[in-house]
Amino acid sequence: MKAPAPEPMVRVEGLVNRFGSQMVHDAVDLEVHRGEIFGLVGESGSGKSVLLRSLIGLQRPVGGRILFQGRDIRDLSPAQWRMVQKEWGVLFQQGALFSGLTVLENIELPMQEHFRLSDGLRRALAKLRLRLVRLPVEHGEKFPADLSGGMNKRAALARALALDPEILFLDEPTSGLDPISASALDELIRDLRDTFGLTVVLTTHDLHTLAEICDRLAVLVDGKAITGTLEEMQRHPHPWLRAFFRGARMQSVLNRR
Ligand SMILES: Nc1ncnc2c1ncn2[C@@H]1O[C@H](COP(=O)(O)OP(=O)(O)OP(=O)(O)O)[C@@H](O)[C@H]1O
Repeated sequence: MKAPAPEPMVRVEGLVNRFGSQMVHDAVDLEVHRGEIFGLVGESGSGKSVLLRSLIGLQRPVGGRILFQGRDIRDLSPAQWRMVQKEWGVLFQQGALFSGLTVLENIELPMQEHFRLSDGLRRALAKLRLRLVRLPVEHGEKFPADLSGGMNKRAALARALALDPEILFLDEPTSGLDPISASALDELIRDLRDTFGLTVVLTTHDLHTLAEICDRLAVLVDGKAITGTLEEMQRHPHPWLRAFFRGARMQSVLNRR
């Protein structure tokens, strides 16, 4: 007898998001499996960020359901909601870190909100997070404005890891980075997944990120999600997918793999 399929980490069923007369998601269905790096792709305005915001409860959908480890996030009590949030690490595109706090203070903030820890232990755990993202510990005393773009992303990732999450939601993690920093960040994300078995959901326009580290993709087109591996996307007949995955830019990335 075949073993039952494991519960997906995230399941989205018939998700609808609309702003006024603008339909952004018109019944989006997808599943994110435990331990995979799942990329959300689509043209600008296709609703990648709105989907990510819906997944973490910041955007209340007009219709459909979002199940996190089998539980509908709408049914969670406030206490359960706090528990679930501890399992999430989130990195937003803009305004990742508080500018008035040092990097270490930024990383400690979620710990302060969720755990009762001594100052010394909290600081030690924050420094550990810095090491995980390969940032020199002395950078922890700096303010975000005194770090490069790439270092800021790493620091924000360290904060996303503050609560030892099971799943990371990353909104355009490599945007604004030079190619070398972007590749290094891709590698870091993959290493974190490999080392800790994290599940990662990310939005990206970065062809390298989706070709190099994503296990599966969801392409948002016509208000729906088409999901599959990169190879499946390349064979898909939808005109947008054909243009994107068989276009010259994508081909040059794939040829260099
Ligand atoms: N709070 C809001 N109120 C009204 N419209 C919104 C709101 N949030 C998003 N939208 C609209 O929803 C659409 C999808 O936006 P979203 O930011 O998800 O796109 P995206 O795919 O992430 O784009 P990009 O790749 O440019 O970041 C856009 O047309 C945007 O203007």
